[in-house]
Amino acid sequence: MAGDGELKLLGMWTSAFVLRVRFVLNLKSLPYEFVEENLGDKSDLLLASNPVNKTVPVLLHAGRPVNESQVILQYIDEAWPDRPPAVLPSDPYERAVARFWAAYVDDKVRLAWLGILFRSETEEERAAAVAQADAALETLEGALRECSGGKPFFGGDGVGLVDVVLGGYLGWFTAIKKLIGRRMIDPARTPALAAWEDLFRATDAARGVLPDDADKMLEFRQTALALGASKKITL
Ligand SMILES: N[C@@H](CCC(=O)N[C@@H](CS)C(=O)NCC(=O)O)C(=O)O
Repeated sequence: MAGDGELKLLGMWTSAFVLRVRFVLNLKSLPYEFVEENLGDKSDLLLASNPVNKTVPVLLHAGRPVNESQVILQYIDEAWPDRPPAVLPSDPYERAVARFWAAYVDDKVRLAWLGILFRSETEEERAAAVAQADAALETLEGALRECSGGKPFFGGDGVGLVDVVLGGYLGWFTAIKKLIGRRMIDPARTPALAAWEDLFRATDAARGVLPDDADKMLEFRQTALALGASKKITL
């Protein structure tokens, strides 16, 4: 059944976790229906499909749910082996390295992003979260140089796992620049990553789905803060 059947993605336009799945579906030219969820009033389909975490994204493949964004990315690669490009490298060691850095992004960059936008109550707390982001991005600058072998993407010549995982945050980086007046990926601090960002934004995978309206993102942030305060979502 791998590779057959219709695809439906339960998601949300701002979500870094959802966007990475959209990038990969776009990369592989896999048609899918996108269903925008309202996290303040989750659909019965979302609650039934992801009863454990109740989060987006959920990918429904011929009606069967796959949960957790990084699991979904790897599922898509495995279910459509004949649909290039592969998101994970074919070499097991390189695959392990890519998974390590993808997990690093979801640990360190995610925590800093949450800190800057959703969890800091004072200027000092926000400054600490910005410093956390700087440290993580400087580490990723080194990872990019190492993984890419001098090529433009973490995946080498083309977009791979770490590219789509980090790329999902770029919309929020635009919003953060508007909020605090400072670039997250700054050519002065991380030149390789800054060149990567420009190239990634211009890929067919990202164009059209990566949000770029900072004001709309910041409006959404207010809604999310209210949902977090009323414990409807976890922030
Ligand atoms: N580890 C999950 C994280 C997904 C996640 O946190 N999704 C958020 C939207 S960005 C969500 O659905 N939140 C709803 C909630 O917390 O109830 C993944 O990678 O899929």
